[in-house]
Amino acid sequence: MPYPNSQKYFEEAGKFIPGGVNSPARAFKGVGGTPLFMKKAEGAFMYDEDGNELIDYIGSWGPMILGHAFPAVVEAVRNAALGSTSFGTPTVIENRMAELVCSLVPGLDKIRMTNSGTEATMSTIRVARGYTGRDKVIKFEGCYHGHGDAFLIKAGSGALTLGQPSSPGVTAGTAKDTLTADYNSIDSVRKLLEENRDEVAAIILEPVAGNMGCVPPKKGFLEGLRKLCDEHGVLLIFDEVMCGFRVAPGGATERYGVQPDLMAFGKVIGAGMPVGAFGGSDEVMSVVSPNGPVYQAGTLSGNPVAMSAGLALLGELKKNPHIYDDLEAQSAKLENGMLEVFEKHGITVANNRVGSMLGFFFCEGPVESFADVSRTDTKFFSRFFHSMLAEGVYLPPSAFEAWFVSHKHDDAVIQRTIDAADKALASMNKTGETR
Ligand SMILES: Cc1ncc(COP(=O)(O)O)c(C=O)c1O
Ligand SMILES: N[C@H](C=O)CCC(=O)O
Repeated sequence: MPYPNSQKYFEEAGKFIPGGVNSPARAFKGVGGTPLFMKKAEGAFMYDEDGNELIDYIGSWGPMILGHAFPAVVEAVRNAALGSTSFGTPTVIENRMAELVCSLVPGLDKIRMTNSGTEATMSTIRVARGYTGRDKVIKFEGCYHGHGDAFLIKAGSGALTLGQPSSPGVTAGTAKDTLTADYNSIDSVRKLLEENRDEVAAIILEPVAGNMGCVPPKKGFLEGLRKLCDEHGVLLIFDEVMCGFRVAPGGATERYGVQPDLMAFGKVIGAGMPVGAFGGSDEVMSVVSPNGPVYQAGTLSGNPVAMSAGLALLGELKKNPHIYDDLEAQSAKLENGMLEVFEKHGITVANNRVGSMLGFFFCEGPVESFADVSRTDTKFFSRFFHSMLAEGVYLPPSAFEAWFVSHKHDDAVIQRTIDAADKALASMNKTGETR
């Protein structure tokens, strides 16, 4: 699949944009080669600047749960923009959005809008510190919570892909307040809480990890965290930026029935517009300014165009809960079809899936922690990624990112993907690339 235009645009981008991209996860550093420049997308397909059609498994890294250019979202954005792209005053659309989100997510009494997932997670930590009067935070190795200083310690996603999970530029003071535990290990959390008694404000995690590939919580893990938090007076924060509104209408909080104290949202909530949000119970959120002393703000927060897009998308999800059954069924078809193809070609693979989030690891399973994830054959993934791209399938350009299925991935799209994998692996076999 030739893409000379993308190559030309990438070269041009490098002159003015660091690394030619506005977010490192797009740069193909983990798989080599040149990123594709997209021109438009519709449903399950993206079209690049060379006119190539690609089946999309990143869905803008999560938001496109109903597929690209979903008509109700496009219409809402158009109408909102006609009324002005921003006011800097309260608007009724913000009320409707807050009301809708609170009706979808269990235990969510109050919500504050932000402009990104990073802002949302950063704010949850500040609120937790303000509420408890403590400084330390526990996060999990391989989980990614955006690029806030406190989170760039043993982080996942692009930081992990680039081999820089702990970023320079984070002060020693900040780093000392971030403690890291092992995902799915209650013992590792208990040990940290005992060693740092009365000092820990919050435990933050992706309740379904998606930034080290897809790693679900083991049975009892979330419940165990809830219990430890209660015993130690620590707030439990679910970073639902990726799994919120995706693994269930009420996210992981609904799917697993464990109640966090604070939640962060992003991606689906904004339907592809730059939106995040955080919230929790009335009591915990009472410390947020202007009611409380914990300052948090945003000139463009609750932006009318972004809120309209989110409202249209979430409204659709609320109206049609069967969407989640469809996503489950289509994702299972993809998972099973891919496993059959890997088996046919003699590839060792482990897989995880929660609803329409999934991941394959080229190693023996099970894959339940960052240590397990680290065993995946990244070199094999890179070759597989490029072979799939040549067959017209756009996978996340990293072995450490989840794949996303949208409601527009119908039987034909799924079968085309499975056939593409069969062809890709057959051609890799011929050239000895599967070994
Ligand atoms: C779980 C999780 N938290 C936080 C973030 C940060 O969101 P954003 O990139 O919108 O700042 C991301 C994605 O990047 C994410 O996947
Ligand atoms: N894994 C990240 C989001 O979940 C990738 C998106 C980005 O950082 O650009």
